[in-house]
Amino acid sequence: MASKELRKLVFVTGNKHKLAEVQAILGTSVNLVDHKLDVTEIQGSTREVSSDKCRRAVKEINRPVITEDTALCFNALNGLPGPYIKWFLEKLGHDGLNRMLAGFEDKSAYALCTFAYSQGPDAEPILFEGKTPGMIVPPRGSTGFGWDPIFQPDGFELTYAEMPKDLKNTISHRYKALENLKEFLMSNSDWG
Ligand SMILES: O=c1nc[nH]c2c1ncn2[C@H]1C[C@H](O)[C@@H](COP(=O)(O)OP(=O)(O)OP(=O)(O)O)O1
Ligand SMILES: [Mg+2]
Repeated sequence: MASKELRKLVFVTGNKHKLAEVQAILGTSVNLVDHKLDVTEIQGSTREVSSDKCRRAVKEINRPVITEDTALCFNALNGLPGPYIKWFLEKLGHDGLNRMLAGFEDKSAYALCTFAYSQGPDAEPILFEGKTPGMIVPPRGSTGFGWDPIFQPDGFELTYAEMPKDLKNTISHRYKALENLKEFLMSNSDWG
């Protein structure tokens, strides 16, 4: 019997940095096939946005897929920008995101990653979350990936952007969510 770890799983994303991290974190434990597609994203809670994204993706692909949605949540703003961070980052940049918190003492935030797995167009997506708490800081480090330069995880003096990739990939929101997804894949024989 083929080992279930080796079955193909399609990761639908339009973000190459995300894909690279997911591949690095999963290694050979899952046979990941990437599919570049920018899926329409609705408004709602992180769970609603993630489920809907996965439903749209699985309708396109017609086989088991995973999608991932990342939120950056400012505690002073009761969780906003959350799933809308992409548009805030695009319009305001790193400095603007810092300035959003200028009127607040509390600079704490958390990165929240939600993977969604769906077995097929008629199946309800299953969600796997991972959360890393930290602080919003003036940008430091390389500017390769999104808001990495302005997020300093708790317990570290380095922003995500200043960390070696293999450190980020053992403490990140994405790593934690993938631990949960992996556990599910390994313990469920009927996926894929
Ligand atoms: O670890 C991360 N470190 C820094 N920035 C990050 C990270 N992970 C996502 N990001 C950015 C990308 C996008 O600006 C927003 C999430 O939006 P999100 O919709 O999940 O990503 P996306 O549209 O780029 O790719 P996808 O096609 O998978 O939806 O935060
Ligand atoms: Mg997106």
